[in-house]
Parts: sequence; C-alpha cells; structure tokens
Amino acid sequence: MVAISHADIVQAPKALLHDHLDGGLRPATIVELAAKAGHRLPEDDPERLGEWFVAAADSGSLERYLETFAHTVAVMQTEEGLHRVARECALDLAADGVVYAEVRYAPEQHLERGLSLDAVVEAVHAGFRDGCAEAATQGNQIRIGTLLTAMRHAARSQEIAELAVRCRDTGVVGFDIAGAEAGFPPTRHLDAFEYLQRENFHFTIHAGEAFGLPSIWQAIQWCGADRLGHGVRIVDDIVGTSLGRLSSYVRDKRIPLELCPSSNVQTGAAPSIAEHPIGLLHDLRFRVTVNTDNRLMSGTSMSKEMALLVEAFGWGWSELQWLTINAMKSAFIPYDERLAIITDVIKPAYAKLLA
Ligand SMILES: O=c1[nH]cnc2c1ncn2[C@H]1C[C@H](O)[C@@H](CO)O1
Ligand SMILES: [Zn+2]
Repeated sequence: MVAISHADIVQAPKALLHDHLDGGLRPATIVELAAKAGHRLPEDDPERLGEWFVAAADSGSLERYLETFAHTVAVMQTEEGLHRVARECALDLAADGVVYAEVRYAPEQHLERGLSLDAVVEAVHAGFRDGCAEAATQGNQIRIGTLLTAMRHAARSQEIAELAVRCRDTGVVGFDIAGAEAGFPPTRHLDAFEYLQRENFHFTIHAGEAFGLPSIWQAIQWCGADRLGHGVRIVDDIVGTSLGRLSSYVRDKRIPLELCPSSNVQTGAAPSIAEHPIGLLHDLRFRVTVNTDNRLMSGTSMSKEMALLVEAFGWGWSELQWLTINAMKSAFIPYDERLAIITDVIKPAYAKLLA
C-alpha cells in the first residue's frame, strides 16, 4: 500500500469540531495587530513568534498552556481585529481542505476596548462570511458555524448562553465552557446548561482533559452535554478492553469525543501521539473525532493531525473517512445539512481515494 502523505490529506475533505478562534491566529497577523494596539509581544519576528507559542504551550500543564492566550486575546479587542482573525481563519481552514468547521471563542474575553458582546459576535460572523466567500472564489468550499464559549472560572455563563441563543439564526450553532478544568467543575454552570436545554440548543463541554472521570460524569449526567471537548480521560474507566459504567454509557449513547492529539501531548494529557488513547478508542468503536484545538499553540492543522495518526497507527483512507463522517454526524447544524455534506462531498471524495 502506498503511504498517505500530508499533501494527499490536504486534498481530502475534512470536518473539524474543536478549534479555538483565539488559538489559531497567523503569527504575522499578531505582530501587525499588536503594533497597532501597543501590545508587547515576547518576539516581534513572525517566524520566531510562531515558535515561541509552540514552545511556551509545550509545558505539560493546561494552566501554563492557557497563559499563552494573553497575546492572542490582546489583539482581538476591536471589530477590525476580530474580523481579520475570523476571515483568515476561514481562509486557512479552507486551504487545508476543511469543508465544515465549528470554531469557538469566548466573547467575554473581547470586551477590553469597549465592544459589546453582540458587537463581538457580529464582527466575527462578518469575518467568517467574507473569508468563506473569498475561499469559494479560490475553489475551496467551506461552511463554518461558531460556538460561543464561557470561561469556567468566571461567572458569565448564563449571559453567554443567552447570547448564543439570541444569535442562533445568524451563525452560532452551539455553546461550550473552557479554561482551567481542575477546581472548576461543569456543575458551576448548571443554570446555563439547563437554560440551553429548555431552548433546545446544542452544547459541548471541555471535560476529561486536565481532570478525569468526575468532570466527564458531571458534563454528561448533570449538565446534559451533547459532546465532550477532549473527553480523552474516559480511558481511566477502561481496563484492557473492559468498559466501566461511564465509558459504556458514552460509547452506547454514541457521545462524540472531540479528541485533540497534539494539544493533549503539550498539556500532559497524553504521553505521545503513538501512546494517545485515540488508538484504543478507535479500536473500541467510540464516536471518535480528531481536532486541532489550537493551531497556533500546537503548530498544527487538520491535515497535520491526521498525518500524525496515519504515521503513529498505520491508519489509511478508511480510518480518515470514518473520523470525518463521525465528525460530520456529530456537528451541531441540522440533520439534513449534515447529511448533504456527507453524501455530496465527503463520501464521493473518499470513494475515489479508496479506489
Ligand atoms: O484545550 C483547552 N482546554 C481548556 N481551555 C482551552 C483549551 N484551548 C483553549 N482554551 C481556552 C483559552 C481560550 O482563550 C478560550 C476560548 O477560546 O478557551
Ligand atoms: Zn479546546
């Protein structure tokens, strides 16, 4: 069998469910926007700045990994900055062959220069609209929905949940909580999750990354999460190939796991790509998806994450198609729209690659 290269993977359609807008900026854009905003960076040369992010995020700790976001969030405080970052995000994902993406960010982190929450969302949506239209003219079709994140250490989740519901017809497709996990359990935000359920809205929860099974259990059984952001530590409930009650529930209910291999290695949630639990979770037929988390901090892309898995686990087009269809089935857009992307875009392309 001919090995699948990174360039081959770029050509294949991919679906991405877990990508942070403030974790995917182009280094050159940060340098330009920081100069305008008067924000001091650790490096002023774009190439060295890119390397700085990867090295600083490579810390073995989620808390230290998250400190690097101070330099991206600082340049996303104006409509111009937000629009530019969203537009470039759409172009970069589309050029990497991503055909469907859900991109998340925390509006409450972008209010330092006087923007309102609604103005933040509007600027991001305008950037995505322009970026997607431009990508289409370059022959790269992409659909992007946004997830609004509330920071789990803060107390604005109800407000952000209401913002997400208010903007559900203009591009917001779901809600999430993120930030340091240890000490900030999902149930802190139970009111927001119960509100979202009453509104028939969709949400995922970062759980089972830096903290283990209790976080996953709360996210699902108390809060009603549709998907798990990471969820990688579900393996703590698996011995050999024998599943405990919680891991059985997650598998039986087909709860999607938004796995992010490179990010997990950087924060210490997994020892290496080769030893990442994604191999076991694939073999046990969990609803596994593969994601970038933060392209800037991990120096990665969807194609690179897939190429790493091909190399580590010997996976081929059949596994890459399985991951892609799993992601598309788990997306927060309506069923008929998910199905259309699977049948019209993903399956025909992989049928050719598999032939
Ligand atoms: O992997 C992550 N775990 C928890 N929080 C995260 C992760 N990646 C990014 N974040 C945080 C930092 C960002 O500022 C915020 C919103 O995107 O979400
Ligand atoms: Zn994340």
